[in-house]
Amino acid sequence: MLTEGGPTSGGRGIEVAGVRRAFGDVLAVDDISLTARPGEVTALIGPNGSGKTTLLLMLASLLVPDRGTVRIDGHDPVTAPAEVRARIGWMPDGFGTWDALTVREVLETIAAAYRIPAPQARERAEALLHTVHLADLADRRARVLSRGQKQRLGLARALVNDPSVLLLDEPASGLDPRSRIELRDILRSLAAEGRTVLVSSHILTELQEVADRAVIVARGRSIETQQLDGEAVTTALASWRIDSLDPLRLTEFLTSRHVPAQQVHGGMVEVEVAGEENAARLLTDLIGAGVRVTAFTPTRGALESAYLAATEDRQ
Ligand SMILES: Nc1ncnc2c1ncn2[C@@H]1O[C@H](COP(=O)(O)OP(=O)(O)OP(=O)(O)O)[C@@H](O)[C@H]1O
Repeated sequence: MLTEGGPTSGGRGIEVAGVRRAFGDVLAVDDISLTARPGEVTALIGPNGSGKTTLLLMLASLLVPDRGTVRIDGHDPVTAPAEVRARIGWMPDGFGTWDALTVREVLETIAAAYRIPAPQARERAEALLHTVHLADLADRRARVLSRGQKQRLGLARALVNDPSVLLLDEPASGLDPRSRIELRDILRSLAAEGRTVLVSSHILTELQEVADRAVIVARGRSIETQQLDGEAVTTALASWRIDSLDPLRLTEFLTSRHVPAQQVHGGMVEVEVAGEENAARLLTDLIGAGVRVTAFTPTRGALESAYLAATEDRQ
């Protein structure tokens, strides 16, 4: 917890309805609607150029929509930008830092910009350094930080004003697996404190494990919302790879069961099965029929299948 009271309580999160924004004849955001709730991590997923950054800029009150409505904890970024900025933490995609300052000084400088008195600013910086695991590097110059460490400093900067709503544009880009896991844990605990966390990426696997809900966007339109836990995912169609020492028997068995299978190579096939329950049953039956299975692994999760289907004709 960053401050005694935590993030602004009673937040309503992010509500976006029918938002559109063009730059000349480029329609960056055509029609996006979404809801991101307090206490949850919501992923904004879409291919390059699908309008994610443009949308986040509108949420952060840095760009005015041509059409539609945005509410941040009930406030309109167009008519009440000060209220919105007081509530949001904004981590842009690729940000500069003051290279000559130390990590601690960067945070204290941001705190001063929010007019937080010096003693509290020091305390806030100290707490944030622990939150993002940079306490050991507090007195290093920002310029010597690695990419992952800079990303974490960027996250700490976004948290200085103790925001109830976090807008993070591609925070995991360029991070190694360990740093991604650390980032995931930090985002989860920020949501657990009651904050609304909206995080964008064009790489599905970066967000699949951290997000409670995913909004898929393509060509400036929100086209699908997926709940990432519960029944929706456990019953959705997903791909599984089966390796076997008996490729012929495997294919015959799948054909007899009318399971559509695609030969990958050698004894390896890929099948599409709806839900984990059915996948487990298929594996049991295969073994029961004497097919020597050496591996049965998911290759594409439900979210990835939904993403591919949703963006197929649109890019
Ligand atoms: N200021 C601008 N002027 C003109 N076109 C712009 C401007 N900003 C964005 N665009 C265009 O709008 C579209 C959406 O861009 P945006 O940066 O929002 O996408 P994105 O989903 O964030 O992409 P990425 O994943 O690559 O960061 C792109 O075609 C982009 O070239």
